[in-house]
Amino acid sequence: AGEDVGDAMDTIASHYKIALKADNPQEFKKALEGMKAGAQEAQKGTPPKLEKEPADGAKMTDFRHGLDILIGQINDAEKLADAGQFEQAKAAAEKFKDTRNTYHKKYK
Ligand code: HEM
Repeated sequence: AGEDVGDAMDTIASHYKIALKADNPQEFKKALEGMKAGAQEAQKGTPPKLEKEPADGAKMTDFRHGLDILIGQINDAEKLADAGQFEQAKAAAEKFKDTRNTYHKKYK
């Protein structure tokens, strides 16, 4: 029901590509905001693999939690960019892949 997780993932992915290539904090932060919006949209949806799971069951709860982890990592990277630590912010953004890979293994 609700949002299409695949569409939300495409939104996350297109902004992530821009974030990783960004050469200034403004462009980087704008892309992170786009990623965050995509993650919030994804949280409103149900992955095809979980369609038979109860909306508040353990798997759906863990799916949404995984997106909260990603949102937290995005916020941390934004804070680094705000603090003038752009290289560290970019390195932090590379680490989003760990979260992606962990949750894709489970639910993609
Ligand atoms: C940097 C982070 C991430 C990126 C770039 C990313 C990217 C993608 C892409 C490109 C797809 C294929 C979309 C399509 O079917 O058109 C996808 C699918 C999916 N992703 Fe992610 N993802 C990320 C993080 C996550 C996280 C944290 C979760 C769960 C907590 C997640 C759950 C899923 C699921 C369930 C699908 C399958 C959707 C479907 O088949 O409709 N992803 N992701």
